[in-house]
Amino acid sequence: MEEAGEALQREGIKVLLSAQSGEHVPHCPHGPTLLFVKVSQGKEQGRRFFACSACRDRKDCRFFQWADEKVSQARLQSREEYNRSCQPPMSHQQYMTRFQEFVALPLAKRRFCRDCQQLLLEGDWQEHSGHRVLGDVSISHLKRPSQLLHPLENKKSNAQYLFTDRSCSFFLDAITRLGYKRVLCVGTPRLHEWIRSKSSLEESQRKVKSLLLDIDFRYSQFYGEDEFGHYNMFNHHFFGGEAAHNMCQKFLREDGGRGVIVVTDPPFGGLVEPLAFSFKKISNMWSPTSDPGDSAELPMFWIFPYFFETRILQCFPGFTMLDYQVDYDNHTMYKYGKTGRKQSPVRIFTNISPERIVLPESEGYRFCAVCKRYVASQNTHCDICMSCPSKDGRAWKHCPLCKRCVKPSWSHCSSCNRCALEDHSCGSTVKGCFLCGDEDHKRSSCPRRLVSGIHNKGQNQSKRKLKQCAKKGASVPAGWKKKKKQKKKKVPSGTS
Ligand SMILES: C[S@@+](CC[C@H](N)C(=O)[O-])C[C@H]1O[C@@H](n2cnc3c(N)ncnc32)[C@H](O)[C@@H]1O
Ligand SMILES: [Zn+2]
Ligand SMILES: [Zn+2]
Ligand SMILES: [Zn+2]
Ligand SMILES: [Zn+2]
Ligand SMILES: [Zn+2]
Ligand SMILES: [Zn+2]
Repeated sequence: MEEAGEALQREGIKVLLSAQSGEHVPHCPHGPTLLFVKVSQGKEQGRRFFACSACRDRKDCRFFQWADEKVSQARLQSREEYNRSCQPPMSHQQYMTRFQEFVALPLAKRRFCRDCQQLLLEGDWQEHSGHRVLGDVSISHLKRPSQLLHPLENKKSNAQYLFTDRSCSFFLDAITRLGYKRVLCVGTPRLHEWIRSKSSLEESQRKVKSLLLDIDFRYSQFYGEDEFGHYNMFNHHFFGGEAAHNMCQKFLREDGGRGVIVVTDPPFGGLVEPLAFSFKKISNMWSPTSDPGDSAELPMFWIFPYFFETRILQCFPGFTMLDYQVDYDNHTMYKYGKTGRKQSPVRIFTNISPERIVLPESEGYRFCAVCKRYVASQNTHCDICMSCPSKDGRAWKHCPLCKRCVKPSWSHCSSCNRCALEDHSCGSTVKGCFLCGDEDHKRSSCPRRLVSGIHNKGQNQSKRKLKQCAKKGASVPAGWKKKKKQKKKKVPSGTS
């Protein structure tokens, strides 16, 4: 576990995961911060510093502290107060009590404030008059909160992209075929609700249980403490403290640890190393039985773009990338087939033997008997490379000079002595992405392009606005005002 984050980065900002020791790590509103250092040509440059694990834009979390800085008691105290003030306005238990009351209301009285993203009880109506309020919130609405809640969406890398029904259905199918009975959904709220609603229709032996961990606390309004945990996957922090941690551990260890799988779909702009570090901690929480033949690793599906393959495999050498293209409802680029602008670059990384994961033939996937895995229809087996080489789903071609298969758009350049895009700048030593060094994409399509330093703008900004709104009660956060016309919509009668 020590290796994660180390020696992976030669330029930019490196996160020092193993150098951190519990006691001295300062906290921001998002839990323990991470230790960073600037690196150039593989060497540390300057002082180490602590910064937020979850927000990569300093506007979203302003925390900053030099590692060797002395912090006064007064500052520590005000920091603690500030951190407390940033937590959700109600406890998970309070949200649950409200939920019970809400469900008991007749349909006509069940309202949801779209501006504050909050289920309203009769006593709240006044406060939300003038807000965009949705009436007649049905039980089926409550079963699919990801459709009721506004996705915390922005064009930067930390957006909440929700699976299409096609992807959800594929995941649940694969999970049941593999014989799993429990799914720990880390940052997959739509899959969580899909599993719960499909499973409620099944007989008890075929039921699959799900527990959601996500930083989006709005979900505490809909799920009990045994169904949702407010969690930060970049520092393995449970906002609900030990009780929440124990609840998750119990879930993982049920039935002697058998039959459980983790499915995670982190924000794409996130750093791979801290994520891997957290997933290893989740794996440590799980205690496998000592049955011979049991795999000693917690089974996992990590959903991430294919160009992170090298980095993920550096952290988890036993993982394989599957050809399945995961797609999203609210992402025009990452859509399946012809409905999106291009094929989705998002794949599944897993420690389950790929041979066992059947990809749908109806979508053109086929089994390669040599590679012993399902591959995309155009991913033809290369007898020289002895693999089905395509990463992006297109047919790759073998270059005898490079002795490997390359993208169809590349051709061999004799001056560079390698395959490259037709219009590459000849003689340039920068092979792939100028920002992250990966050879699979250019700077223009680098998921980190919009990330400034270690921070990025993201959902936390929207969250803060939400929290501010919840605290102020009636005020509408600026970010939620964008649909001005709709805002003027009539509030259901009865809201005084
Ligand atoms: C790319 S979306 C994945 C959603 C998934 N495709 C679904 O439909 O269920 C990323 C998810 O991770 C959550 N998330 C973002 N940052 C997080 C963090 N630091 N810790 C835990 N969850 C986080 C978001 O709230 C969001 O639900
Ligand atoms: Zn923070
Ligand atoms: Zn409101
Ligand atoms: Zn093959
Ligand atoms: Zn080849
Ligand atoms: Zn070549
Ligand atoms: Zn060239």
